[in-house]
Amino acid sequence: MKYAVYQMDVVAGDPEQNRRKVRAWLDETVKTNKPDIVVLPEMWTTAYTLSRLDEVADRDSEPSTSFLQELANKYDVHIIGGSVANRKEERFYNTALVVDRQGNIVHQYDKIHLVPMLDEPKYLAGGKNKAEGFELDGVKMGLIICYDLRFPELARKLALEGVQVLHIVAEWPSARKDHWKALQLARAIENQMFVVSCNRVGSHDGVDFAGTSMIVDPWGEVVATGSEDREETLRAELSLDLVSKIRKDVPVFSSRVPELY
Ligand SMILES: O=C(O)CCC(=O)C(=O)O
Repeated sequence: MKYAVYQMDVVAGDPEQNRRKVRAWLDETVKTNKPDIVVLPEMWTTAYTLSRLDEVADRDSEPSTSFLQELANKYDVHIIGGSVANRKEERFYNTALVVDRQGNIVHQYDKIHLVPMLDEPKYLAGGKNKAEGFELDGVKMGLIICYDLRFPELARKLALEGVQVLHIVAEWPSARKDHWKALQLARAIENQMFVVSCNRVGSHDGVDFAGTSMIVDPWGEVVATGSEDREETLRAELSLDLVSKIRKDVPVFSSRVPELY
């Protein structure tokens, strides 16, 4: 499974311009070594313009869903569509979207853990649905958003469901970049699964973002990583066989004794 991850610099509060950027990026990215699956960052339509959500957020995941469906179809790729600010009834959510290459919506997820350090709880409602995995090309996958990375129970729940590839879409600040790197490695090693992350670069409202998107294998080896401060594309081909091999060699899952903790 070939990946391309867009470590993007998001334009604050301008969904139209960000859609143009994503379209141009994908157009270029499929020209050489066409990926099976592409990944966008958290809040890629608006960035953290939370005080302007009335003006810039989607409503019921539109127009982002239609836009991603059109691109998936046109370029014949699965899209882990990052997340977008999204109004549902009268509340705003941080909603992640996954669209397959036929344009079917295969997964939607509202960020469960809202990040106090970026004022999310003041403006957004946390997701209330149980986190679940989804499948693309027969591979069980999971998707979490940024601050969710700090809650190992969530990734473990997905791993116990059979998830082999965990995606993390993020706007993770540089101030805590060491946590970003270490926690991704930890989630990959402890759950013996691939981690594919997509973080933004650039700055907004005095906050610098850490980039350093990563593709980590289930042994904890970093297969690809982005810079801290430049837009770029990370590419890697995942050998899914590695998951079962490592789970057999170091049988963590059968050694668990959950009734004692
Ligand atoms: O947990 C952190 O340090 C960063 C989290 C974050 O920026 C987010 O969830 O958007």
